[in-house]
Amino acid sequence: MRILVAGGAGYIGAHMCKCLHEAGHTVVVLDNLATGHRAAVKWGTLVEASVADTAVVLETLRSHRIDTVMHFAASSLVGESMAAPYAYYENNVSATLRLLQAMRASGVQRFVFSSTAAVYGQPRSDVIDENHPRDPINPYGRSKLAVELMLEDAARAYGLCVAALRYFNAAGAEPAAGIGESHQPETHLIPRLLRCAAGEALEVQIFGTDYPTPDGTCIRDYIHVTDLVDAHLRALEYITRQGGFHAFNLGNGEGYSVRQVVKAVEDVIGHTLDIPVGPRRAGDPAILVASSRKAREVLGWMPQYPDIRRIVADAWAWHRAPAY
Ligand SMILES: NC(=O)c1ccc[n+]([C@@H]2O[C@H](COP(=O)([O-])OP(=O)(O)OC[C@H]3O[C@@H](n4cnc5c(N)ncnc54)[C@H](O)[C@@H]3O)[C@@H](O)[C@H]2O)c1
Ligand SMILES: O=c1ccn([C@@H]2O[C@H](COP(=O)(O)OP(=O)(O)O[C@H]3O[C@H](CO)[C@@H](O)[C@H](O)[C@H]3O)[C@@H](O)[C@H]2O)c(=O)[nH]1
Repeated sequence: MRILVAGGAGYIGAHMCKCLHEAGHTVVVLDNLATGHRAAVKWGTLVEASVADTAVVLETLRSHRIDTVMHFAASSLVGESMAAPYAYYENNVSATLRLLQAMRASGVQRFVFSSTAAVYGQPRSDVIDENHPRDPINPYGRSKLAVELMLEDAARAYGLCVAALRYFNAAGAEPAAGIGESHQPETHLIPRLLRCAAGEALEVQIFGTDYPTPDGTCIRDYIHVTDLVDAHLRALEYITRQGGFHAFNLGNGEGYSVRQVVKAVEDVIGHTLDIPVGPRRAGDPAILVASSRKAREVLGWMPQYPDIRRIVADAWAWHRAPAY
């Protein structure tokens, strides 16, 4: 296929480009480099523009004869979305609508969308499956839900083939390929701990130890970025065969507490870290763990790197010598 990867200069998008290239697809990256990196674009041409720039998108779809769009481009910081909701609706909803309209005008009928566990809001069950009510609690999650709803309508009205992939916590890297996670600012737990271990002056705290969990810290489901992008490839094949709108949760189905993650990091780097305890971070649910049974059964997906130490070790190899 000839695939436009919107947001392909970002963390997950760059890993997707490598995976698509290895599977024999042609990759074109569309990215405005708002949070992405030119050096991360290694498996296809870069078109430097926003997905909201309809003229450039139309021309790119036409000149590269694109037949599929994978859409990673978004603003994705929960805290920032609370302070600046319009910016989130603008970049995540309005810009995505423009991209979808350009696709429709060009006859591009396949769309793989980066959704998020944040669409579920406060979990009402220990393990979250795709039928869990979608009730996001911040503008970031709401903006992703708005796009999901738009995509459901587009599948019905225009026959768009859609996979909405709801990621839990993406982590890890493919340092041997020269790609990894590099955000400024970095808010995610694992890269923050590792950048601190690599000597960066970062104040890392454990956000809250009074949650209703065995050790009092929040539990999350960390999924290796390599496994995450593999699921995208399978989802693309699936929607190509089936048509329609399909949502899949992507996680390992196993939760690790913040303290367990700190311990895994200490094991990997070979020494202890002195991480102070701080207050809770607003908006953090105590536990977020995926049921990815649907992805396993329907897509035949089986994560290859579920071990938290392996996820951390690959991220550590990147952070010791980041290429960008
Ligand atoms: N990292 C996670 O744990 C996680 C979890 C759930 C969902 N997601 C979603 O996955 C996607 C990728 O996340 P990431 O961690 O790789 O983020 P990232 O910030 O590293 O990558 C996003 C990329 O999109 C680009 N971009 C942003 N707005 C754009 C626009 N209007 N036009 C063109 N390019 C634009 C950025 O420059 C960047 O390269 C996002 O949609 C995010 O919401 C991520
Ligand atoms: O310095 C830090 C950073 C994080 N945490 C905690 O570590 C856990 C994981 O946090 P983080 O890595 O920031 O990820 P999440 O906030 O869980 O969010 C990620 O995972 C969600 C789905 O689970 C996605 O919706 C989001 O887009 C994605 O950023 C949370 O309990 C945080 O409170 C700390 O204790 N200290």
